[in-house]
Amino acid sequence: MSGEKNLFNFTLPPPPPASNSDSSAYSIVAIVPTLIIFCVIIYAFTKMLTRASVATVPPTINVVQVWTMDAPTMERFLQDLAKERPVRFTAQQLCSFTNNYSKVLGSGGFGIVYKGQLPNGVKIAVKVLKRSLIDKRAEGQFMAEVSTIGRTYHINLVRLYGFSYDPFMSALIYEYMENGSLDKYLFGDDTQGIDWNKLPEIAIGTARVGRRRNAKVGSTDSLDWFPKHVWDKYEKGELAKMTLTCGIEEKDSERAQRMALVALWCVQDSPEARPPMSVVVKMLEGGVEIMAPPKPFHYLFSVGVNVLNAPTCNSSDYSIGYGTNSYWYKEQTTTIMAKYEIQIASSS
Ligand SMILES: Nc1ncnc2c1ncn2[C@@H]1O[C@H](COP(=O)(O)OP(=O)(O)OP(=O)(O)O)[C@@H](O)[C@H]1O
Repeated sequence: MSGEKNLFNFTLPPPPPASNSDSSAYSIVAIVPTLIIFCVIIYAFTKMLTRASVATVPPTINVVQVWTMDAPTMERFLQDLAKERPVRFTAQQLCSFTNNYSKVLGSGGFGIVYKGQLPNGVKIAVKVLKRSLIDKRAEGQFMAEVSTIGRTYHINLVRLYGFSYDPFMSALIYEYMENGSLDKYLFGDDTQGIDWNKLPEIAIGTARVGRRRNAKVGSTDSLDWFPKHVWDKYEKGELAKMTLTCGIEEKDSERAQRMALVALWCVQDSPEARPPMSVVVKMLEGGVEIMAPPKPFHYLFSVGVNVLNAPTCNSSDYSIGYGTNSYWYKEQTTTIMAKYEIQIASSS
């Protein structure tokens, strides 16, 4: 006889012969698997419900957790962002920051620089621009400085914290440089100066900041100087000797000569003849052969010469070629380049 179907459609074993003592045993035997299955189903059901409830937990819990974790970070980020914009200060504030302009740090072409301190203790250098310079041209420069340096953060650039501009006074507020100006080390009498190994680093770092040709050669009184001496030595083929007499070790002489050649390119009379900073970086870093620079400082040698005339050069491997890439340096042909050239040639 086939077993009966129960609620869950499982086949139950056929009922044993009727006997009082065995009937309870039978019902226990029959009920145990049913109970186990029931429990399993209940367990599975509960599990499903738990999962569903986890999945449908309102996202607010997560959001709150993320927010409480990230809020300080975000707050710090926003504060830093706000701090990095050049701030506009009033003349009264500057007067207070500089303790009534009591400490002069130095002066340059644009005005006197004073030492000061922000209320949060950060030291500053306040450059008060000369009144005579506040004409249309100087205004343009002032705005350019605020909008370029004010938004540029570079390890080789002094930070511009802020500015002040009103009908009576214009000033630029810079980060205070504990060690003063670089030129003090480059041109000062202090022979300790900067370690030779640091100089190429500074030169490359500074060139990386620049995005245009160095436009000013300087005044003639400041041209009676080392660059001309370098040119004289270069012309006589004594550059290597000169580096040694300058105290540069022989192992560094080649690098120093390379820097000297780049410098001679950078002081060309005509701004058009000077390489852009991207090229300067390339030349300083090595890997390209620097072309022989033309003679600079024409106006020092012969007054009245049109300095914008294309310079002449005696060197055989130098040919002036505006618009060509190999004007300042010669690309060294690598195996890959050579292969590439062959491919071009064969595909044409
Ligand atoms: N941020 C600074 N921190 C410390 N000292 C500074 C700072 N800026 C300028 N100075 C000091 O003030 C002097 C004059 O600086 P300033 O920039 O006016 O002149 P400069 O370097 O000759 O350039 P410029 O061509 O703009 O006139 C520097 O030589 C230096 O001693």
